[in-house]
Amino acid sequence: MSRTIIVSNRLPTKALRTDDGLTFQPSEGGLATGLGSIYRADGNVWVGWPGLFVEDEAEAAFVTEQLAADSMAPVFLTEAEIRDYYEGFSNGTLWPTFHYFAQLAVYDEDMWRAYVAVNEKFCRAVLEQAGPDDTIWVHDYQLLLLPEMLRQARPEATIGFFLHIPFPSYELIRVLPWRTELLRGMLGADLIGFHTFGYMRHFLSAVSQLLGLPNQHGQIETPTRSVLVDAFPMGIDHRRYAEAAASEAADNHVREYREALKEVRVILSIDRLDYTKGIAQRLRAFELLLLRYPEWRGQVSLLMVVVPSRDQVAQYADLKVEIDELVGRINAQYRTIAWNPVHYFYRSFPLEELAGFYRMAEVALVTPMRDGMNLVAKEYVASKADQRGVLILSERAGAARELSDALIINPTDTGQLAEAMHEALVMPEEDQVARMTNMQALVRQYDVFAWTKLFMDRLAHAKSHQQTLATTKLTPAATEQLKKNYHDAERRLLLLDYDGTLAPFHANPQRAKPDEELRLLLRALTDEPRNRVVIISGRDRATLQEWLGHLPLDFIAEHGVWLRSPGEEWTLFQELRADWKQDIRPVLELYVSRTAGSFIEEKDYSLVWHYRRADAELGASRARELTSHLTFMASNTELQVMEGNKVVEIKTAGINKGTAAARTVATYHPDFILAIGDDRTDEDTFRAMPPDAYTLKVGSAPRSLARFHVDGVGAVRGLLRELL
Ligand SMILES: O=P(O)(O)OC[C@H]1O[C@H](O[C@H]2O[C@H](CO)[C@@H](O)[C@H](O)[C@H]2O)[C@H](O)[C@@H](O)[C@@H]1O
Ligand SMILES: O=c1ccn([C@@H]2O[C@H](COP(=O)(O)OP(=O)(O)O)[C@@H](O)[C@H]2O)c(=O)[nH]1
Repeated sequence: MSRTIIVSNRLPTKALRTDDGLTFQPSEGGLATGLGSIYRADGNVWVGWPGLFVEDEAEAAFVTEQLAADSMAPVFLTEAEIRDYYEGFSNGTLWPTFHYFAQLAVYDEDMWRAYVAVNEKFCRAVLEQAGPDDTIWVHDYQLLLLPEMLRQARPEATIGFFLHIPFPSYELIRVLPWRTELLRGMLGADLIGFHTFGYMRHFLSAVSQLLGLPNQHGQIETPTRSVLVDAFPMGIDHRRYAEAAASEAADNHVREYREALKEVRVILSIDRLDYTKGIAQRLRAFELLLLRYPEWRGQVSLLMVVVPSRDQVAQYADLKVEIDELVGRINAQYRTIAWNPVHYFYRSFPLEELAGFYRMAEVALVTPMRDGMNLVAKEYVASKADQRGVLILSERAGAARELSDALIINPTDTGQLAEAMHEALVMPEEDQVARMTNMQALVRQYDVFAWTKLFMDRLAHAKSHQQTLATTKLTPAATEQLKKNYHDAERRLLLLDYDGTLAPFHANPQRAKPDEELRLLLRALTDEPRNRVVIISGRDRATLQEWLGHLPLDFIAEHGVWLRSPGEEWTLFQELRADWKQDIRPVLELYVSRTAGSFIEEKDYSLVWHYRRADAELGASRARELTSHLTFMASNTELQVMEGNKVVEIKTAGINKGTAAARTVATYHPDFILAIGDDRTDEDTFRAMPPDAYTLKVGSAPRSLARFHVDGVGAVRGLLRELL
């Protein structure tokens, strides 16, 4: 049976050392509380850190045994690993960078090494648990390298990755010295999920600009596989929170709190201690509310839960001091014997007590500076059985994309925040009910189970998409068979693309000249009388002539427009017109002037706009624009627009590498065909070949009509050499 192996830094249960020995408690934090409801189904296992430094083997064995009974497998981390990997690289480098607090980020090579080593440790732990049919679901920024590590160990595995925090703009990612390693690590997954479309867009942009891999509708084609990227806003276990809020235990808590607070109205704030949560700004806004609206003094209290978190990281310790001081200042200024402005708790609470807080609070204040999602906002909504209550929500929490019926605020605007609190306190009940009803319907429907199902369905889709047009690697056995067929044949046809197949790409196409090795190789192939070697390229005939014209090669140039046999003149595939170029060229010139680094190549019967040297994102976007512009112009004409590798080409329709290659096959009658290419335009050649032809796509494992793939230019040359 196939199971899901969930992997995250922190397990949903933490082990604690107390005077009575080891005890186990639920972990705080959205990842653990959110996924806690789903992992036990179907024999699934959760691999992660149990939050404790074990002292010896016996203790480790005890913790392992206890957690195994609840489907968890612990990864034990040493104090040094927690310092460098967790507090260091994860929470001192990645967390601030990804939350737009780049000024707090540290860049430390030792911490990076620890991060790599701990990701490797997790990799070993997962491989111990995962069978070949299991699905592996990796979570969050602490484990960005893990998908690729798992991929190396298990090339066929089904791997999903979900990021729980924001993915920031490329401008922040590019600052990280380890940016490409991190992106490559994530791309080991088959499906990469984010909470919002905005985060997903930033990721795709970083992958395009830093790795040069564009995407189509979130599908990235890496040299080895295709990877799907999508947005999945995480939900909560709605029923669990609704039931907890309606429970007798919560009832009792509410009664107890009410007795203490009397008639005072409650604004609630619950977070882990974190500078991303906007806790200090929130306190200042509450202070401003009391200053601007004295009528609320004695009437309203802020009930503020701050859950201890990462307090070994300097900025977290500093924030704790700042919050303590602010609370002290506000309370000292405004408190009376009967009334406390801020009820401040620096500890965590069990679910029933939290449920009591959610139920009792008339206003919830969720005002992070940045937050991947923020589940507290959704838990508050789920807890309001009578639909009374107002949610004030930061525009920069992922949850704001969905909970648009909240009072949406900018958390740095203290004045706006104070006004929102006032507005919430005076909001008519029918308005509250209308807003809360809408939000509840959403939180109920898109709960954590729906979220998981959606992610898993998309993962299955990503996997099946990879299977379509999948090519097999040219194995040694297949190579032997190819060589045998070649040697047995009397009339061999070799159709060889040039750029990316025989010669590596160059930023300046005119520099991709054949080297000595290639010239000798082609010479040797053409020396064999049973061979007919055709260079089949999109390049103009003059360049091919200049570079390779001295060899007894056949040429198919300009994607099938021009043909030449050894020692003969160039001939046109068919009569063509080129007078259209005068209308199209000004359009391409416009795109050149709008896109720095792009340029036009003019061939006899086609025009090409190149953007290899332009900014990757701008180039891709302009290419889409130009394609639709030219397609419009080409409608009702004999012209055709083609997108290739960083090029857009316009030329006469119906002529391509495939039509030209098919004619060569039809006139030459080969009994062995080898066609090799790397580009989209080579797919036309592959399509035109008979089924027994050897068609080879260049690339590590790309999707193609070709039967096989080979890794790169080196592998192509190696194979051709073996034929000699
Ligand atoms: O494990 P800790 O270092 O104690 O931190 C707790 C968790 O904090 C982060 O939670 C995020 O996930 C939530 C659910 O998707 C989301 O609502 C919230 O916006 C995020 O900040 C962190 O991403 C987790 O890895 C931590 O376990
Ligand atoms: O005393 C507490 C306070 C909060 N939480 C939980 O911690 C999670 C916080 O998740 P959120 O997504 O809001 O932010 P994160 O802490 O993950 O950044 C929520 O599920 C809360 O119910 C908890 O378990 N105990």
